[in-house]
Amino acid sequence: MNILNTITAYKRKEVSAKKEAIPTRLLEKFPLFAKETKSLAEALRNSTTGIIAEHKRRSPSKSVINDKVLLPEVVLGYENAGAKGVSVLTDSNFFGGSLDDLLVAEKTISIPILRKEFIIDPYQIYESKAYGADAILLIAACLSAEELKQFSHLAKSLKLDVLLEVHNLEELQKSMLPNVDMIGVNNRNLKNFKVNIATSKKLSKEIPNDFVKISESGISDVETIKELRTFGYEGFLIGENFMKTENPGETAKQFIEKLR
Ligand SMILES: O=C(O)c1ccccc1NCC(=O)[C@H](O)[C@H](O)COP(=O)(O)O
Repeated sequence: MNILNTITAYKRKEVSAKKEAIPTRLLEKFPLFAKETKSLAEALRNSTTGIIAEHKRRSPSKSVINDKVLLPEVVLGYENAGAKGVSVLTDSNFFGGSLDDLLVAEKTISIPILRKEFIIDPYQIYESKAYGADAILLIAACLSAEELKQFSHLAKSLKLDVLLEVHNLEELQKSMLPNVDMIGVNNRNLKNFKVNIATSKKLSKEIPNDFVKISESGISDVETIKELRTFGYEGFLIGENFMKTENPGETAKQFIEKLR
């Protein structure tokens, strides 16, 4: 049993309680539900740096990363640094995030925002739209092929971009769907939390060019990004390397400057 099983079991209970508290028909009335979204995939395709910078207070692999810095400072710092998108972890139990974080990020910055969540129910897709996300994450390891198809279709119908995350070839094979914009290869092994960039390199040739290729997790130097670009990657999701510092925005700025 890996951590995803634990997280998704928790999510099932969480989502069922949320549906009782705020049904989907009420989410559809939230002001941000009508917001015009921005495409993260397009922003990455037209970028020379491709950085998606993540707000991440803690994680199952590292426990506390940074619970001192304030979210508005972090996300504004990321935007000013030249990040092409910001990822906001909204899970509270395992990552210390919240939907309020998403709302605050939406009010603070104007670059596309990815809601980083463990989506196991269409309700969470409506919720993402209602709280101001521009893009959602779907994790192939958490969903059946039919769910991936239905969930990505729903997201696109709500004008949300879809980043579909895979860890191996088997997951990739069920992920090449028409409503998916970006395929993210996660370098973190969720059984032992070890990160290995070779996972991105190995899977790159199997991902058709219609998808924006994103490498996720464990990226801590610009040389890795330069190398991953030669494998066709246009997006790079970085959390801990920025968040573990006192000033994540400034760290991201120095990092991105070296990529230009
Ligand atoms: O980060 C974890 O420990 C983790 C554990 C279990 C499931 C997901 C996890 N992380 C989510 C992510 O996808 C990362 O936060 C993201 O790729 C950034 O990774 P990093 O740059 O290594 O912080």
